[in-house]
Amino acid sequence: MDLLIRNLSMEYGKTAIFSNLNADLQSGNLIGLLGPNGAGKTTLIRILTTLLKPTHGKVMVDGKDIISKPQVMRSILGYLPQQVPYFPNLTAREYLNYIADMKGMNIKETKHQVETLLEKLHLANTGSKYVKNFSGGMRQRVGIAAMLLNDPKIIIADEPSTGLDPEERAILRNILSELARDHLVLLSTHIVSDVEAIASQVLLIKEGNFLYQGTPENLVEKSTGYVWEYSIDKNAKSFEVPNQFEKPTISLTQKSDGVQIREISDKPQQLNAKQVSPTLEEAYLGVIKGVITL
Ligand SMILES: Nc1ncnc2c1ncn2[C@@H]1O[C@H](COP(=O)(O)OP(=O)(O)OP(=O)(O)O)[C@@H](O)[C@H]1O
Repeated sequence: MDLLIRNLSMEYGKTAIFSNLNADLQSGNLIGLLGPNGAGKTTLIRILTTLLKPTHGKVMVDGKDIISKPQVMRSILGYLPQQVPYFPNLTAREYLNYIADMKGMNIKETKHQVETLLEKLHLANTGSKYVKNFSGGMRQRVGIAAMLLNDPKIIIADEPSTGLDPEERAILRNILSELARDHLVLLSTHIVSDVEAIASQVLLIKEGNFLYQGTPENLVEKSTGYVWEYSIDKNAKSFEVPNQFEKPTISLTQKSDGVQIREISDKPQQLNAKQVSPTLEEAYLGVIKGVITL
């Protein structure tokens, strides 16, 4: 299954959010859609999930245009929002039955899938409890179960790990990673470590432009030569740590003998700076801040 974005443009009134976006996404991949606040991720996701019509362009799923035929996407889409909507007076099982009904599933298939998914997501013992009393992570697992009803082929998750504790985030990452073996999974986020852990592809978006499309490894490779590390001894005469706000491309680590600094730059800023391998987060930040040109 492939999803092709072709010359996609979106304007709100006279404001262009993006113009002429192009991308090729394939099944068997987890694609991390990374970008800062306001980059256009939600707008793109709303178009891909057929909630919003673009001003121009096409989105093709296996050759069929989902803009003119949204049903093509809706019948194979599993969507996981940042916060799973639920009804306070429904239990997890009732909520899933309701979603299955909305997806047009028959009673027999609904019963089978709801029970299987409750089991798979470790909710079997809590299926009869009200979702309103669940923790954020449990609620998100109900959302994953709802997303998986009717066996979707394309999964789109919009910043799903916001507010989850590390354990629940890891569970969510593992589920999405497993699904990516035979689904097309698009994960929109600004948490680079989530992408680093599970994505096979990265789509980097800034101000409505895709700045990079490819593997995370290739992005890191292309950023080699741009990251420098040096230390400032706390006893040094001119003990001056760079200002984080003037230089957002630095990271500081406090050590017992001073401060260790990693800086993204096309040249060393200190005589004693040595070149180090970039992390994905540094590669992302360098590209977003325009220090690294790909
Ligand atoms: N309905 C709207 N009308 C006008 N402008 C909008 C509308 N929705 C979004 N925008 C603008 O479009 C741009 C992209 O917003 P969008 O929500 O898609 O970004 P985002 O990458 O999802 O950001 P965030 O991570 O903060 O959610 C922003 O400048 C935003 O202000």
